[in-house]
Amino acid sequence: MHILLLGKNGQVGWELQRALAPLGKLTALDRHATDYCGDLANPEGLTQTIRALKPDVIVNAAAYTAVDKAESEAEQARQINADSVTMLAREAEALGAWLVHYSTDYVFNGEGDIPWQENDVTAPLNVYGATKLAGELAIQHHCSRHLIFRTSWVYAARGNNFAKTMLRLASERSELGVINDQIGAPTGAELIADVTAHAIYRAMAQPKLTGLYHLAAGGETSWYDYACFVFEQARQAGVKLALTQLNPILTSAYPTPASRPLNSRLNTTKLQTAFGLEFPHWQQGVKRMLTEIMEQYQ
Ligand SMILES: NC(=O)C1=CN([C@@H]2O[C@H](COP(=O)(O)OP(=O)(O)OC[C@H]3O[C@@H](n4cnc5c(N)ncnc54)[C@H](OP(=O)(O)O)[C@@H]3O)[C@@H](O)[C@H]2O)C=CC1
Ligand SMILES: Cc1cn([C@H]2C[C@H](O)[C@@H](COP(=O)(O)OP(=O)(O)O[C@H]3O[C@@H](C)C(=O)[C@@H](O)[C@H]3O)O2)c(=O)[nH]c1=O
Ligand SMILES: [Mg+2]
Repeated sequence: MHILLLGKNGQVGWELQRALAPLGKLTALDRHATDYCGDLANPEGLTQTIRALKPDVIVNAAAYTAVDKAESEAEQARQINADSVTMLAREAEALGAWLVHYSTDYVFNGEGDIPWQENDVTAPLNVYGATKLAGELAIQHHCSRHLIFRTSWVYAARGNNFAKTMLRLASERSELGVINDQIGAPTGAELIADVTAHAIYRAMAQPKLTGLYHLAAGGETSWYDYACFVFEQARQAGVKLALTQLNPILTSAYPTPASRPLNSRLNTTKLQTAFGLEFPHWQQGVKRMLTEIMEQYQ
């Protein structure tokens, strides 16, 4: 099996390089790749890459993920998260290949407190969410063999994420306010990559597994409680923080260019049942990641 991985240096892409390697031949590209074009802002170049390599599976971990910046760069976000994804879907279909892709809790409007199911009505509150939804719909429309994983609050030892932002801010400031009324599950790139590899293996043998799935760690938390957990772990590891006061705040007290959903809970029953998996509690993976990066903060 030949797998083409796009976005190899992102949080999820980096872990996929490890997790996909045992499945077969892996060609992993980022936007700066030179042998083949791996730039989602260059659809012609990328089309040539796919036609030359003829992969059995395309895994797209590349995306425009700067949520606030997307509000003022809607064109760029749409090109990478929707237009180029449409092209990938068409090219995959023409080859009879699988397309594996990632989407987000931000496709939902965040109303209520019930975990979202795959077929619940989508209504994104921001440009990033709208472009990610457009990408999902294009894949479902154009490519018969696909796995789309909607995930949430991704973190990894490598890359940028909320936990690392918190550690940096807590080393600089004595007081911080963190939102306590947005609820979701921090999900590790390691878990996402391992589940992806397992799902590809299973789906290749059982094409009816094609579809959209929610992939998130177990349990739920607010950004505030997540930050508390990160600081507790850091202090236990002997990290000295400048932070002395952490304040829980409402979303309304933290204005940002992009609106964000209050309810980001994802119901993952479909994925766990279809593929025979059980997802660990979010704290388990966050602890592992913190253990890995903590020496940088000591
Ligand atoms: N991060 C999160 O909290 C969540 C992410 N997701 C989804 O999961 C997937 C993986 O996200 P994650 O790994 O966290 O994101 P990252 O931002 O860590 O990685 C995205 C990667 O895409 C690359 N990229 C951006 N533009 C292009 C381009 N034009 N051509 C090629 N590559 C490009 C980036 O490269 P560069 O560094 O050079 O910009 C980066 O390596 C995405 O689909 C995202 O929407 C879903 C829910 C939550
Ligand atoms: C830095 C900071 C953030 N916050 C809030 C803002 C926001 O609501 C929340 C998380 O901040 P972030 O900048 O990590 O948020 P954001 O980049 O929007 O995170 C999202 O990224 C995209 C790609 C996704 O798909 C989502 O699942 C989600 O992970 O914390 C505070 O309350 N206080 C702070 O000091
Ligand atoms: Mg972010």
